[in-house]
Amino acid sequence: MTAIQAESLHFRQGAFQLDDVSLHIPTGSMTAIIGPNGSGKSTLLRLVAQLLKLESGTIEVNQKDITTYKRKEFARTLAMMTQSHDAIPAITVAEFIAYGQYPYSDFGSNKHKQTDAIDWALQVTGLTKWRDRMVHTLSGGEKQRARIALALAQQTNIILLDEPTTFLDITHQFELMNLLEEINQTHNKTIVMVLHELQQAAAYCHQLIVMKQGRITAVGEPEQVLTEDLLSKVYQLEASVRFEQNYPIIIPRRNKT
Ligand SMILES: Nc1ncnc2c1ncn2[C@@H]1O[C@H](COP(=O)(O)OP(=O)(O)OP(=O)(O)O)[C@@H](O)[C@H]1O
Repeated sequence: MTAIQAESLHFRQGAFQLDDVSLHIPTGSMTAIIGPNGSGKSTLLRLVAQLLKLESGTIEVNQKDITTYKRKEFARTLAMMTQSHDAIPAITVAEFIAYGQYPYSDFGSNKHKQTDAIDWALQVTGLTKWRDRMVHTLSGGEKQRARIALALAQQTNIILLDEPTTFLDITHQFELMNLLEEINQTHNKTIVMVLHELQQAAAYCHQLIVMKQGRITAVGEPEQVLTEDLLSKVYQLEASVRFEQNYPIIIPRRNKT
């Protein structure tokens, strides 16, 4: 089964061009989009989430062209956690997460189901004990969890995340990756995320998609994709790479003076 299928995407913004990009995301998989700054990773994710409008090409989500979805129907199918650092209004954690239920607001007064979804999102992200705290009093990592909980409360089978581990310390980065892995495995959600941290991308994801200058230059399993040749060509980094227990050990070659 295919969660996301994109064919021949083209999109321009300023001097940047996304050029003939195609991708295939299997249902139930965990995928990382990696690549240097400005290579088009967020743009690609935003096109899939319909936050940007394609110039040409097609994107299907669950075998259906994204342009044929009604807005709330799409929001019940795919959730996206953006890189947004917008100020969050003065509301509690539970109230914030309840926004994730907006695509179900046409479904009458089924308050029970809505409350269940919010409780579940709080519980999965370990935020139940802080449900009545004001969001702006949470730490950066806790806020990141709340934003993931909001996406979970949307009860979609596909979740996109743009740099979910940014601003987190190493412990919280791994905690978050473990959480996403659990959501993927236990709750069978398809997860696609932009990541800069190559170790985490390789250790946790089934598939890596590598972007450079608006194009996809490699796709595949981490050990096949993350090679010395790729680091040199895509990141201009001369380094040795070996894998230990799914983790890539990347050692840059430094010129000795
Ligand atoms: N609204 C805009 N107008 C003009 N150019 C834009 C706009 N938004 C993004 N860009 C440019 O498009 C290119 C791709 O941006 P994008 O955010 O997709 O890259 P990225 O790979 O996610 O980068 P990063 O790793 O730095 O977050 C960049 O050169 C960026 O400056």
